[in-house]
Amino acid sequence: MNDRELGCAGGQFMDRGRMNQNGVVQPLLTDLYQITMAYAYWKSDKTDDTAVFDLFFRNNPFHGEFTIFAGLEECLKFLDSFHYSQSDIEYLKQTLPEGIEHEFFEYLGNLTARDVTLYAIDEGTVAFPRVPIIKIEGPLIIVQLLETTLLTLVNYASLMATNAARYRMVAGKHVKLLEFGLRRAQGPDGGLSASKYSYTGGFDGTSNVLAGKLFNIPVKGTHAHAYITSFSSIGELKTRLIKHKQTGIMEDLLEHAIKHRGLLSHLLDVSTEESSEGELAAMVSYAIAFPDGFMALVDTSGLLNFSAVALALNDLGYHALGIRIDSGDLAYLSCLARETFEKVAERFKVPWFNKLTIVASNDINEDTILSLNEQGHKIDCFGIGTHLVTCQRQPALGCVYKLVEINGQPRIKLSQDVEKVTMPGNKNAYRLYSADGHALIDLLQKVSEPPPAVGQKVLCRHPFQESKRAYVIPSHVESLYKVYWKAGKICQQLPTLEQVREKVQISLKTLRNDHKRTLNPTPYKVAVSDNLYNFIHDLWLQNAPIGELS
Ligand SMILES: Nc1ncnc2c1ncn2[C@@H]1O[C@H](COP(=O)(O)OP(=O)(O)OP(=O)(O)O)[C@@H](O)[C@H]1O
Ligand SMILES: O=P(O)(O)OC[C@H]1O[C@H](OP(=O)(O)OP(=O)(O)O)[C@H](O)[C@@H]1O
Ligand SMILES: O=C(O)c1cccnc1
Ligand SMILES: [Mg+2]
Repeated sequence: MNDRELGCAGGQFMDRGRMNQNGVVQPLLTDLYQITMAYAYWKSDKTDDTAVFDLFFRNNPFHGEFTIFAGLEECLKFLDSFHYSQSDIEYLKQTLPEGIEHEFFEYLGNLTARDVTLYAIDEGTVAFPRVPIIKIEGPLIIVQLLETTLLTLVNYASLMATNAARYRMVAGKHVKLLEFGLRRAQGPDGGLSASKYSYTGGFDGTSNVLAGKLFNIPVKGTHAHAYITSFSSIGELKTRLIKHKQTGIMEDLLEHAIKHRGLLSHLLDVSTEESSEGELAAMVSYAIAFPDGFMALVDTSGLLNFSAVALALNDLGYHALGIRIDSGDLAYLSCLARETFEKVAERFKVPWFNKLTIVASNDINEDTILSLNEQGHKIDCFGIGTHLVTCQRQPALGCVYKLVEINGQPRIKLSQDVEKVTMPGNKNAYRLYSADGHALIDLLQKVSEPPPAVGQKVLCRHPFQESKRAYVIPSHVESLYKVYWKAGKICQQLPTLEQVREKVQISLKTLRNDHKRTLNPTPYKVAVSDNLYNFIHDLWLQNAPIGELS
């Protein structure tokens, strides 16, 4: 059994260093039609044909005007390991229609991605509709066979990173964001990808322990309601003792908590009868388990018990961390909690109480955060699951993979819908910047054209609307493509996940705020050179059939 097969059998992700990949990512993770087309190409003697494909999306997700490109490293690992195993070939022999010639399976068995060249925008960069994020060239059959797998590796990764980046933008940079979505994700693989790419997009950590281990992402968490409801009275506490942090003397934490509870009940104007004994017992026991990391889930009535236990810990030399609120009005309750902590800080001379962390969770989405910001809140950290990982607002990014050139000849796909007409030919992409460092426009050109130059006027044309054009004098020109894979090798030093995460924020800073706002953002301009414009439209005319009226 080879490594890849082991990867699949032994759990979906293998943990064997940098080049390891999710074991399900393999050549058969594709649509059947790629392999049947490969056979038909092979039968029609197209094994020596070379092709160029563009991988791009037509619309930004979430009613936004930008997309974060993610998933590149996984695409490169896929190319690196691309090879049909003996068992893959056996399976295909049984599965493809009868009559497939034996030599085709031999041909498949020897295929690798050695003759493929992959160009891409850097992972973590902002990307825009119709500008290919990946351009791939090589033998037609093999580049065709890569389509579905590359799309599945890029689509969700980019959607997720974009979603996370949007949450980061609305939350602001000082609020912590934790991904809590594994239980709601699209299966185990979706859950791992969600944790990874939400970190890329700007989250601070995840509750997903395996993602922490595999991707070196900070893992964080509180506790569930079950922990509170598992206790119904203080009589159930089997231990109440905890070592004083400094003196090492064992003391009764419950006794300290009950004493403070009495005093707090006056200060906070909450009667001790209103707060549950089971909850107090649960908090005491959790504090004994984690005296230096005490973070408790509080419902509406839980602030009294939490404060009592936190003060009890303080008597014994420990500082609690904070609370999580998971129901009710999160704006109101967070303000009430902060007010309570401030009162306690003052009355008990514990200034650090002012700084206790307030985590909020419960069906949070971009709009909830915007609304909470508008109302005013005291939340330091959001725990976000369902809406984030399922990308509920838009569950798919529509990246496509289109043939643009074959044997040096351009190809155009026509459609009644102008948006769907492809940009033919082998192209380069440039980002032109203004003097203040903002990205102005992305420009596609034929590869044969010289790149735009700083300080020189470039005519930028709308790809389909003749009258829409503008001169741009760039202060900086960025060539967007790098060769990432050539001659069987990854040709760039790959950034760490941390570096990709930083790249996202750096790249977003180059975008003007009006492109990033949540409501009616201004579309970012994507243009073609005059030369490419004429080329597209000549080819369009050549390929469009002429109708007849009678
Ligand atoms: N101040 C607020 N402004 C806007 N939305 C809020 C505010 N507070 C809470 N929400 C959101 O309102 C929704 C409340 O949901 P729901 O009524 O199901 O929860 P709940 O009854 O408070 O709690 P539980 O999940 O325990 O039933 C959640 O999506 C939450 O994120
Ligand atoms: O709401 P999400 O954004 O998905 O965040 C994760 C949620 O998962 C947990 O509870 P769960 O939803 O399992 O149960 P509950 O709603 O009954 O608390 C947790 O308390 C959060 O509320
Ligand atoms: O750690 C938490 O608080 C957590 C983890 C997953 C889902 N909800 C909450
Ligand atoms: Mg819930």
